[in-house]
Amino acid sequence: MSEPLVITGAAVLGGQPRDLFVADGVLVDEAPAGARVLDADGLVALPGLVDLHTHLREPGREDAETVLTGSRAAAVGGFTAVLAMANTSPVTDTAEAAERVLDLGRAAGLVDVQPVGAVTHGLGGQELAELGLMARSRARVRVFSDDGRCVHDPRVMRRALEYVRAFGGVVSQHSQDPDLAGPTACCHEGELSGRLGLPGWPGIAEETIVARDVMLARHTRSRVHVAHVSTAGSVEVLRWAKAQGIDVTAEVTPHHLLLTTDLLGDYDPVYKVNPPLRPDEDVAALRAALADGTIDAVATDHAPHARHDKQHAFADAAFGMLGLETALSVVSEVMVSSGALDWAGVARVMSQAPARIAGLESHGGALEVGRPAHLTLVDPAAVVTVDRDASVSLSRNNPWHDRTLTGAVVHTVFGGRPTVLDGRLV
Ligand SMILES: NC(=O)N[C@@H](CC(=O)O)C(=O)O
Ligand SMILES: [Zn+2]
Ligand SMILES: [Zn+2]
Repeated sequence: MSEPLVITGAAVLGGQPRDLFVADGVLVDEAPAGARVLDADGLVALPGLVDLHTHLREPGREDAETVLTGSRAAAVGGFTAVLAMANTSPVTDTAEAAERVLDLGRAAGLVDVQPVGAVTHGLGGQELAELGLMARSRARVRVFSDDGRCVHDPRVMRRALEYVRAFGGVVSQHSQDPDLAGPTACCHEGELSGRLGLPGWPGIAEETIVARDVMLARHTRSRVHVAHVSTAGSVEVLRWAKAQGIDVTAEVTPHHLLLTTDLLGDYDPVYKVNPPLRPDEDVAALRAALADGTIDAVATDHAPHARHDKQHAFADAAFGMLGLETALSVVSEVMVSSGALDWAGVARVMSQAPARIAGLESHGGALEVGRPAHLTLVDPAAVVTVDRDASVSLSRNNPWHDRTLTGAVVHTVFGGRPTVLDGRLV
């Protein structure tokens, strides 16, 4: 078991500074004997961050990331749990595959690695994967996603929603109609895609799937989660659906909260991501929706890629960017510095809501006595300049390189054990 811990003077969820006590991996109400003291004067204590959307690349692409290296990046980013997407090779579409990812996460021992199960066999979009067996496995899979691909066939989506309802599962959808955004689509469709000569990926290709899926969720009385929302139109649909009482949740990535289409002018493939970066109007709508709860959570969509998959002409490069290590700083910069969210709000969108959506009962919460001691200590005043070469990820496709951001993770405590102290892995 972990060594007892006293964390002094932390502003808990941004409130009054107080001391936190940890013994046997849980929060307790008085200082345990022989405790190690962690000075948290000036720091904000948050419940450990939970990422609903991480790509770890193991099995299959261990040159880009492994469960261990991705867990390191997660811990440095203040995360204590991550949901590992199913688009590995082989795909996580069986109970055995899910248990393997779970076990690799336990062996790494830095965060809870919760496998996401594929919705369809091999992400093929046709035949449902072993949803029930994955749910009943040791991995207790609750989140199902074909992420990287959209569950496009409405009958398959309907059946998946009906199926997961029985065990309180959720389908996390990569909303991209492949007919509206063709196979080469890689740039927000607009004036710029025309000027750059890049195939357009129109917002409507996302919005029509979001609209369809909220209606399927209503019809099946099941639960849908919209991954990486990127347009103002999707926000409108979500706002309407929530007002109807439809069981829908949504996430936005840090990059869609700050980066825009304008960055594509130099054809730098580090900015190639799915869904694509969007214009200012969409970014503004996403920020407002996160602040007012229409979008429930921030999720990184951490998508590491080996150099040889990224260093191509824009049209040929892989989609995706790193996100775990920088997520909290980006949210602090975009949402806290502007006053759109306070630290309790950050706890909500980066820990409590994602834990609830994923059914991770030991995460989230509000740092109450008796709860597992998963926590993140943040310096709200730290000014950091991101250096891609300082990353603990195996990959370097970091769109934040050389950017200066305010607010940074200082310490991470996972199950009572510090995994990161002063920004460094223990
Ligand atoms: N976001 C991305 O651009 N890429 C993701 C897949 C996905 O999230 O759709 C990946 O697996 O690389
Ligand atoms: Zn996706
Ligand atoms: Zn993804």
